[in-house]
Amino acid sequence: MIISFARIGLLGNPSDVYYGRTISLNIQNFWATVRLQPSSDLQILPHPTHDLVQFTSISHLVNRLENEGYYGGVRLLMATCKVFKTYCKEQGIHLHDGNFSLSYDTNIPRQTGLSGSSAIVCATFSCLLDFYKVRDKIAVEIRPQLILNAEKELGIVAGLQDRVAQVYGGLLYMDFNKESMDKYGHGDYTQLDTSLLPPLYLIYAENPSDSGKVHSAVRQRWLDGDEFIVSSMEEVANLALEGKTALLEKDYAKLATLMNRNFDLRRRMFGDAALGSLNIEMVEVARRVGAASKFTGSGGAVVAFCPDGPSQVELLTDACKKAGFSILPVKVVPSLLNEIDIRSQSSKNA
Ligand SMILES: Nc1ncnc2c1ncn2[C@@H]1O[C@H](COP(=O)(O)OP(=O)(O)O)[C@@H](O)[C@H]1O
Ligand SMILES: O=C(O)[C@H]1O[C@H](OP(=O)(O)O)[C@H](O)[C@@H](O)[C@@H]1O
Ligand SMILES: [Mg+2]
Repeated sequence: MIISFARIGLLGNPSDVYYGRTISLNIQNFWATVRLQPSSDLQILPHPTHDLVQFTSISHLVNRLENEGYYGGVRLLMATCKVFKTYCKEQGIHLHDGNFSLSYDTNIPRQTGLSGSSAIVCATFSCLLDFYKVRDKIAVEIRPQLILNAEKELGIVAGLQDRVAQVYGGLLYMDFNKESMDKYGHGDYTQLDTSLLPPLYLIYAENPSDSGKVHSAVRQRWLDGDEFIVSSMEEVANLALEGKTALLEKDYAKLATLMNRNFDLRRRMFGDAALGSLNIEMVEVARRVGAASKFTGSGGAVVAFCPDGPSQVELLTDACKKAGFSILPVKVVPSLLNEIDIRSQSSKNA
């Protein structure tokens, strides 16, 4: 069984979708698991609740579709297999003839910008690497793009930061500059010491939103060369660059300013209707007690930092409880790379 953890976009998201930069961390608070078992036929097993096809009534069915949409994880598992096989074929990587069954589980709050989707894909991808014994043949820096391709295959607009955090683990600075992306097919990824982080808090609510839908209008405007979106996205990318220095210098007042600016820019670009009032309220609850706050992903969860320390954390906890939001101290995942993964890196990054 392979485990893949949720992630928090700390600074710079969503500029990863636009040749920008981000700082992201992989967190132990939530995870998805995928189990691969050798079998005679290739089977993708639906999850008993996430891929529900049996309902108590038609109202139950409608309610479920309204809250969580039509899709569960099965399509993610299938798309991962397709992308994996296609890539191996293109690269001349031999795969043995054995079959397998795949099943998954997840406790990552669904569609809350904690990267529940790519956790499922990432864990599936890792299962396939091990089943076919090709971990040494697919370089670690290429994997996030293949994991992203599985979601692209499904028409989900998404970026690389989730997958990089989930493949590497720990705290990462990522630079998705166009030159590197075009030349190598991946960005420049640097693991940072997780002890540079101050205590962070995760605020979330049961309020699924489809990251693909949230992103599509802004993505189209960016593709059309909309000056406001292009320049705002560059500004968002610069927050990660400044944030890297702030973290290295442990300048947490600066970190707080950058986090707040990140959300303010997102709000201007996406607009309140696309972000959703509950999501905006989560950010504002934190700000009302003086905490810095921003979305972890495209919406549904917020990362908060209390520059004034424990007394402010208490205020934040009370405010969240009153507002009906869950709050947790963030636990960072250490680096996930093993010896084979490290050796698989190309000389550019090694
Ligand atoms: N918890 C989950 N269980 C099953 N499938 C999920 C789950 N979360 C996401 N998915 C699948 O991934 C797709 C994209 O989800 P997305 O909006 O990116 O969520 P997230 O913010 O968690 O990554 C969904 O439409 C669904 O098919
Ligand atoms: O908008 C964002 O910050 C991120 O949105 C997606 O992540 P999700 O967890 O699905 O909300 C996307 O995949 C990321 O690349 C974006 O940075
Ligand atoms: Mg997602």
